[in-house]
Order: sequence, then structure tokens, then C-alpha cells
Amino acid sequence: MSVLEEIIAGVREDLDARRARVPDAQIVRRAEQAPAARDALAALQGGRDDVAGVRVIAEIKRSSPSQGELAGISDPAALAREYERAGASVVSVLTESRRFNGSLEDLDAVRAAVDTPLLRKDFIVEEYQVHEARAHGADLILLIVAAMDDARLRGLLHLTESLGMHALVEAHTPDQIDRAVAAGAQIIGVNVRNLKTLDVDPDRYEALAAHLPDDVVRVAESGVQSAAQVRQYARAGADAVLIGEALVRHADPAETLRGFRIASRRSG
Ligand SMILES: O=P(O)(O)OC[C@@H](O)[C@@H](O)c1c[nH]c2ccccc12
Repeated sequence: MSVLEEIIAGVREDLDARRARVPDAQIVRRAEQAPAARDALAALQGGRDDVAGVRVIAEIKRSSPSQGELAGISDPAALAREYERAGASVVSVLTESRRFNGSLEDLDAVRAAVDTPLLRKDFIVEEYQVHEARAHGADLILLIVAAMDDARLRGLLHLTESLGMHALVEAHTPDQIDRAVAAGAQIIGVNVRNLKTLDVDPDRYEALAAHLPDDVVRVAESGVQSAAQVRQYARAGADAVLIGEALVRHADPAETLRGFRIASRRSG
């Protein structure tokens, strides 16, 4: 089994347990009754600008399968407020518990704390999780092309949009980008980390950028360790950059985020 398959097996077990507590009909109702979703697509569109630099999706992540524990993050709401003040366009909240030590409670706490659009970062493979994301205040969800077939990708994307949310559709190869486009993705993330092996190759964004159509929002995901890397992604045409580890590991995540954005200004 690849790392991705192992993670998804655990995610499905945890999902079954939640589903036994909150049945399908109830989660559908909660999603319908939630306040309207914020427009994450609009928040990410437009690429870097002269003054503020590239758009950033700032991630709240305690642990990862490749690094183990990254940061304690006892107060995810406080970290989200810092990200918001530092100009994050979207805040990403890991909700997977086994490998990333996140939860839907984290998403609830962050939702109550900020107005910025929120990404539910998880391994979403069932419709239930899409309703659940909306019920807990998400505006954007992650759909990983490598985790599903085309019919499921289309179905989950359609459901996401019918609930007023958008999907960040994650690809790692030219073939996966083609599948994302064919499914109707409006926001495509190139993850430079291979989820089957966890290897990271930041040059991969630039190598695949030419394969991304002009009319989608382009997101470079993973592997940012420095301002220079953010600049490289922005110069290769990324509208937004998704950053986790480098922010949460830093003593002052907000200052780090501001520095990264300034370094990626068009004039820089
Ligand atoms: O911490 P990094 O290297 O800045 O990476 C952030 C983000 O891209 C990464 O957390 C991620 C990208 N795709 C995922 C899918 C599932 C879990 C996590 C991820």
C-alpha cells in the first residue's frame, strides 16, 4: 500500500465512526442550514500584484506523515487570526487526525475566529465529507485526483459547487492535471510532494506549469522553505502558494508570511 492508500484507509474508518453518530440526513441538513460559503475562488484569483505579492493559502498543521510533529498549535483560532492579519487569502485547516493531528473541532474554532475563506484540508473521498465540510464552515475543500477515479472526481466536484463551495483539485502529474481539467476544476493545485512516496521536488511546479490552462487558478503546493521559493513559484505563474510547515515551525508565523509575500511582489 502507498502512503496515500494507508492514510485513506484510516480516514474511512474514522468517517464510519462519525457517520454512526451523525447520520447522513442530519449532516445534509446541517450543511444546508450553515451560513452561506465565502467566495474562495475570488479570493485566489489574479496572481501576484505589485504591492502585496502572491496570494497565500496559510495552513494550520500540527504534524505530517513525513516530518512527524511540526508544532503544538494549542490555539488554532489565534494562529488563524494572525494569518488573517498578515494577509492570507485563505486559511487551510488540516482535519485529518491520525497523521496530521487535526480535527473538525479545529475547523469550528477557526471558523468562529476569522472571516477569511477556509479550506478543509483532508482526504475527501465520500459525499458525506463534503456535506460535513460545509456544515463546519468550510468554503473550499481539497480533492486529490490521485485518490479517486474520474466519475467520483466529477461527482464530488459537482456536489461541492452545488453547496456554494469551491474545490482545490490537487494534481501531481500532467495526466492528473488533464483529469482535473476534464472534470471541470476551476482551481488546480500542483502538489510538489508525491503523496505515494512523500518525496518533495519544488522544481516540479515550474516543470508542470506550462501544462495548466490559462483560465484556472493555479496553486503551487508544498515545499516552501524560504522567500526565494515563494518567488520562484510566483515567477512560474502561480496565482497562489500553499504554505504549511515553514509558517507553523516559525516563532513568528505572521511575520514570516508577510516576508514571503513581500519577496514575491511583481517588482521584486
Ligand atoms: O508543509 P508544506 O510543505 O508547506 O506543505 C503544505 C501543503 O501543501 C501540504 O500540507 C499538502 C498538500 N497536499 C496535501 C494533501 C493532504 C495533506 C497535506 C497536503
